[in-house]
Amino acid sequence: MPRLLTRKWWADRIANWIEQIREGDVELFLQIFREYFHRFWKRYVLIFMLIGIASAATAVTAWLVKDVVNEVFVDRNAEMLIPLVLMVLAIFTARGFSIFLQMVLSQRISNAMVADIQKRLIRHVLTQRLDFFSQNGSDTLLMRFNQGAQAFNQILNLVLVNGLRDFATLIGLIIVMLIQDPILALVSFTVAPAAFYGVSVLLKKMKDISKEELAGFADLNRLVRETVQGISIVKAYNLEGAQRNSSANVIEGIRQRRDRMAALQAAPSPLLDTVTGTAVSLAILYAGFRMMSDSYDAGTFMSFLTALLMATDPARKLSQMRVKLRRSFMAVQMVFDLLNKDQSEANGTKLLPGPLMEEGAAETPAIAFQSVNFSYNNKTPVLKGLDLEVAPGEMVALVGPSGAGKSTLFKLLLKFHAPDAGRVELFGNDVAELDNAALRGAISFVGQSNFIFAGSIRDNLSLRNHAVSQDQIEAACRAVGLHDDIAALPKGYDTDVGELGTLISGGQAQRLNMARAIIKDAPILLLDEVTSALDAENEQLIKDYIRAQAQHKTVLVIAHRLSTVKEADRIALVQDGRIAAQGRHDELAATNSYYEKIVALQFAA
Ligand SMILES: Nc1ncnc2c1ncn2[C@@H]1O[C@H](COP(=O)(O)OP(=O)(O)OP(=O)(O)O)[C@@H](O)[C@H]1O
Repeated sequence: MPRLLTRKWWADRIANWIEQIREGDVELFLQIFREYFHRFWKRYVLIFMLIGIASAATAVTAWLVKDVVNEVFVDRNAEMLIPLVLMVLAIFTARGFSIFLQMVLSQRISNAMVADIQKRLIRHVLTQRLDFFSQNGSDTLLMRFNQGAQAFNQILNLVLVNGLRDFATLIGLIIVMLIQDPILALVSFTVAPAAFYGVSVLLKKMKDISKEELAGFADLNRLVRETVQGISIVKAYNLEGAQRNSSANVIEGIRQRRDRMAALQAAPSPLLDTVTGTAVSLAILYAGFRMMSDSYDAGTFMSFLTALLMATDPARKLSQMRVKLRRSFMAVQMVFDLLNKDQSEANGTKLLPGPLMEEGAAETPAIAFQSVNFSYNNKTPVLKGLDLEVAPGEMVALVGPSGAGKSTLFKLLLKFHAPDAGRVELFGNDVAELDNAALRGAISFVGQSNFIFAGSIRDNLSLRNHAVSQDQIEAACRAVGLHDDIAALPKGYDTDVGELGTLISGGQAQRLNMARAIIKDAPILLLDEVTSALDAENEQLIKDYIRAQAQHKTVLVIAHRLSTVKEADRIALVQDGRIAAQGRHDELAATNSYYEKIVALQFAA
């Protein structure tokens, strides 16, 4: 017996289809539907009504063929000619306008939804802990923002608008066929399962290619980013060829996958045509036999045939929709995976009291690390029972070998990470209990990255806070020796600093970041290597500023250059995850061999 006729074969197929549905596409669709349908339901109702009009118009056209053939061509009834022509015209116009309105309305809904999902993604990303960003690079995030968000557009439009329209049209035409000749209709429909099965096979093949295709987009994002951000290294090391080759490989990979995808997406077309051809042939065969044996109405048959031929278009689109949807669902799944992966920052509720640097509060350290243990991703320990206290108004410098954990101390203070054991305190409060905005509001931080936002110099300094005055901005820039340079520019503070600050020098970027912290004017100043790229003159300016601020701020400075930290109230030597020694410059130089060595190296001349 052929496989197709065994019960087991069919049972397996049905189980397979149910499995496909269970795999999540339907659940995913329902999730999107639940989250978004209620927001746009009024517009959707309007769209559904328009779909009804368009589908009815198509069915009525097929229906009218019977009257056109019988009244005009067989009976030569002249009176019916004009009314029939006018009806056809009216039906087509109504169909055209309703499809136009549907497209405009549905596209607007889609655009609103894409914008919403992109806003949700940004909101989500902003609340995540820093380790989330180590696991999700900007390239994969970008891919989710672009391809992922656009896929939402596809799904609701494909299913709710195009899918529903094609489905309603198909149903209308099937009704016409059933009314005109039910037996002929049933004979033609026997081919439907073959089409359904064929499309299901295609869907399976598409799954892996879709995944690879999306990963390819992330690789492409990475290549463009590396080429732009690393262009000077690429050129200095003659890496253009290597960059070109690796780009070509990625692009070629995407092209090949898209070719395979195109073939799979187009495959329902020949499949459906063959199946429809079989249905039409069966219909002609059956009608032909009947026509020869008894008198069979030509108008009925023409109307049936028109409906059958018209049905091929929505049937083809519905099959292609299933295939296109598979791809969109993959992308949407990635967006939901990201939104569901919640590594949001812990937040406390405690706020810091009023003026933090009031006299009399000096007994409580401004900053305290108590037996702090810390490791990134639970791997190698970075801090091993570190203790450090900094009094209000004190300036402490952190010195030590590269990778010793100095910057990590700042990250724990800012609550970018939480200690594995021990406590980090700010003015006597465990930072874990503090409200993140309150904690970070009390700290001016200058990191090593010297990040510059796209926009003008003013935007970069004020961080678009309109409360910051021009005087404050200019005073900060004078303090870091930038004001004269900026004032000499044709557009002054309105000069665009260029994407990622490529238009300004390393030292200028460093001073711009320092000026940003000066404008913030917070009671705690955390400075990580803020003079590394500066000439002696500008280094002196920054040192003067720090010295002046140290009287009414608590300052922690990390610097490899001892000239920057020499005058600190205290120098703490970070070594092997602990404070190995601390004291004033002269004391340490006399008592600690490591410090003595770096003093000798740096002040040798
Ligand atoms: N995000 C991270 N994920 C994993 N490991 C990290 C991360 N950041 C830093 N580390 C590791 O933690 C250790 C301490 O790094 P940290 O940046 O605190 O050192 P540092 O003393 O400031 O060094 P440098 O003087 O070179 O700036 C290093 O071994 C570093 O490789």
